[in-house]
Amino acid sequence: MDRIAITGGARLNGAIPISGAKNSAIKLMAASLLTEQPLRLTNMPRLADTRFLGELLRGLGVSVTEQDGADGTETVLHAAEITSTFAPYDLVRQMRASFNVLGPLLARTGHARVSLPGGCTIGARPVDLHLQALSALGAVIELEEGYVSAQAPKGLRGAEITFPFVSVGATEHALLAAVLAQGVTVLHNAAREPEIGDLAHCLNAMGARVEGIDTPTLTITGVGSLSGADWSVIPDRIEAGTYATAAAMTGGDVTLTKMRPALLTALTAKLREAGVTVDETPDGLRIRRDGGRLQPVDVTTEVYPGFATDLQAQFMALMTLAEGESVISETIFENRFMHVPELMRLGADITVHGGEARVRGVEALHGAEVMATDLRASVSLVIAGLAAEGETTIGRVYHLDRGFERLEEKLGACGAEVRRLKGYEDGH
Ligand SMILES: CC(=O)N[C@H]1[C@@H](OP(=O)(O)OP(=O)(O)OC[C@H]2O[C@@H](n3ccc(=O)[nH]c3=O)[C@H](O)[C@@H]2O)O[C@H](CO)[C@@H](O)[C@@H]1O
Ligand SMILES: C=C(OP(=O)(O)O)C(=O)O
Repeated sequence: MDRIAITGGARLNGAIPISGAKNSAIKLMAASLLTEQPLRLTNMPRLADTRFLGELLRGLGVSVTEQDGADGTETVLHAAEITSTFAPYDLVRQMRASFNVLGPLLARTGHARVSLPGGCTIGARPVDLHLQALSALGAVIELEEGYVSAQAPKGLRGAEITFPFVSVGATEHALLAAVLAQGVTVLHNAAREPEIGDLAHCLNAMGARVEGIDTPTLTITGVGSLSGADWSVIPDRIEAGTYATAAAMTGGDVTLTKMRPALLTALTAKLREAGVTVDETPDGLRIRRDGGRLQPVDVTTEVYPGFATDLQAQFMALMTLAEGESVISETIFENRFMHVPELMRLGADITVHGGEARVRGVEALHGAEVMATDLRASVSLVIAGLAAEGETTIGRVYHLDRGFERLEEKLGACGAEVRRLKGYEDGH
């Protein structure tokens, strides 16, 4: 198992190009199941998650080819024929979003058997809303031995669905199924994360009829079939937010390119409050902080456009060096503070009560051996390690590889000392 070693103390200076969004790319890949024509995705990130999903899709009969194109890396997915409707545990457990092949398989073939999902262990993460939505669309669903078996021999039918609370995955899943259902589906209290808009626009480019994109009510008029399309994946706002936080943490001057600042306003408002200078550039953001302590800032995670839970761990790392106490409240997932004990190993002063973490800023962090526990938690340790005095080593970096493309290279280009140590046995 690889580790990451960081020698802290260097200020980040330079430019970091932002990759395509993981959380959009993997849903777009699942959309390829809806058409017998090729779907060409550009600005694709090369990540463990996109590799896993590519493998799963190949097992269902999809031809998946990756190459370097004019607009970054591209992937062509061609589901000319679905040869299997079975998604096994070994592949689905690695990544939660792979569960979202169920809806498209069902919509295209009328049946599917898909393992219950895995993903980051940041909470119980049931899929009840996904299954309720598919049932409302007319699927007959059975749960057996960790698998969901779904049947819709006469096809799916449009329905009015009101989500009791906002779920990104359930909204996307219902959307992926409803585009080929007969009649009109209305999704009330839908999630509005930009990656859902990206998926909906791509589906429309494939011939779907989705209205209300980026609002809490999506209206989907089912069509008989979808065609292929060319689609460029939206920039990764979480990757951008992560590097913005890293620049702020090290007191550097970093320009993020190939991104959309409008997707990150909840974070940039908090960075400004903390005393960081944030300026918009033609295709991104310049993040600067020179000297002086950071100011403490409270943050509560919310659904989009609120402060993203996927940036909570990174912002907490930043606040460990603030001049005073900040309160970080996590409202989306019930177990998303696993980075706290690891940050404390680096010298942070944090106490957690329920969904609330009180971070009392310290003057300096000190390098230590720490363990990545989930994707965003692991990158919060990288951020802390960059600012810590001395050497930090992070184990279980496979979490990091799920969602950050060429992390060492991107940080290294800005002067960070980040190395990958290959094949280390961490004994866990
Ligand atoms: C691959 C992907 O895009 N992952 C993102 C997605 O996860 P994901 O789609 O899993 O997140 P959801 O928005 O569905 O989850 C929100 C909350 O709803 C609960 N819930 C969800 C579905 C359900 O059927 N029942 C239920 O109780 C979850 O346990 C969680 O507490 O959105 C999260 C919230 O922005 C992000 O942190 C993840 O990075
Ligand atoms: C939690 C995440 O991913 P997943 O939903 O796949 O576990 C994430 O991207 O931060």
